[in-house]
Amino acid sequence: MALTVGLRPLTRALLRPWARVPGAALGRPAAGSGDGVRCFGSPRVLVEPDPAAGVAVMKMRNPPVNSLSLEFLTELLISLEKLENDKTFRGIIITSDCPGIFSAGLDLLEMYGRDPAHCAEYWKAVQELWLRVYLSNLVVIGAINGISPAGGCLLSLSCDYRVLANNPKYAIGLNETLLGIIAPFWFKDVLVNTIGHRAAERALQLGFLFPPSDALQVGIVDQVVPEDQVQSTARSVMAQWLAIPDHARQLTKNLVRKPTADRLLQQRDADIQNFVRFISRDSIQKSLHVYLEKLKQKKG
Ligand SMILES: CC/C=C\C/C=C\CCCC/C=C/C(=O)SCCNC(=O)CCNC(=O)[C@H](O)C(C)(C)COP(=O)(O)OP(=O)(O)OC[C@H]1O[C@@H](n2cnc3c(N)ncnc32)[C@H](O)[C@@H]1OP(=O)(O)O
Repeated sequence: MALTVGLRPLTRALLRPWARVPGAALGRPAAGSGDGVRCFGSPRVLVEPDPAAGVAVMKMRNPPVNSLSLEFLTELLISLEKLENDKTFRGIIITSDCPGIFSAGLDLLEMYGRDPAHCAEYWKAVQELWLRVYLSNLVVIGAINGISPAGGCLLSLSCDYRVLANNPKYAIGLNETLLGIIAPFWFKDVLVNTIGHRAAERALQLGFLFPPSDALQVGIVDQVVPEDQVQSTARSVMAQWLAIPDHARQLTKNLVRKPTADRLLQQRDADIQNFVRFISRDSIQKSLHVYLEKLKQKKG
């Protein structure tokens, strides 16, 4: 898949992709891998490779809540691109290193009080991440070990299979309307593809965040398991998916997903312009302000 990362050279230059992870990760063999196989990654994305299995576990660690800032998106994109281009890997498991949070979704501070050029650059990176995960040739499994609203839910929905930890706090859904904003058409498309038109219609308008039992029932996740079994379940599901010949699975995935991705690919620039226009409105900036204040006040 030929996707351009399309971020400012400065943003990319600031990052140090593939630097050895400092501290705990440095020199520590990856779990399940043979001696000498090291974790690698970037400051916010820890990659634990298991070359023997052809699998890499990608742990998001952008504390406190794994909000998808521009820098974090860029690091995720670089990690994904690297794994995608490395023939060692046939599958990745996306999970979180932030306790209780899979991802709080898009970083509201990238959309609040920012100038149009910044918003455009940010939205391009959001599009890019979605396209890369959604159309990945790798098997992508979400080991969802925390709450995942809005953009966090989109990331989960873009995986091939979702395993959610059974904790009532770990709700998942596209809750944009609760913030006074709307889910873009491609977020909506992915939800409709996953849970069907009627369920998506209700969930989107009401900004539902489904707790695990409801999430399983509506089909927004594929499996709910005890929290301490999320990673092992993701690994065994991965083994099932990797039993299928890559070329057949990849062509089938493309057949199913391409029409949805094409809807965005055919109008990426217009989608960016729509986003910038929408997010720059006074009323929307006000809604974001109110929501951010609410988040602050929650702390007391
Ligand atoms: C024509 C139309 C065209 C196009 C469409 C247009 C535009 C709209 C598209 C926009 C799509 C948006 C997608 C999104 O993803 S929006 C983000 C949605 N996310 C949320 O609603 C989650 C908000 N966060 C929470 O609910 C809680 O933080 C959470 C995740 C439950 C964790 O709770 P807790 O552990 O108690 O932590 P805190 O709440 O104290 O948060 C810690 C710290 O993080 C800050 N923060 C939280 N979430 C975000 C975020 N998403 N972005 C930025 N910052 C976030 C929070 O404010 C705290 O900050 P502080 O400085 O106070 O420490």
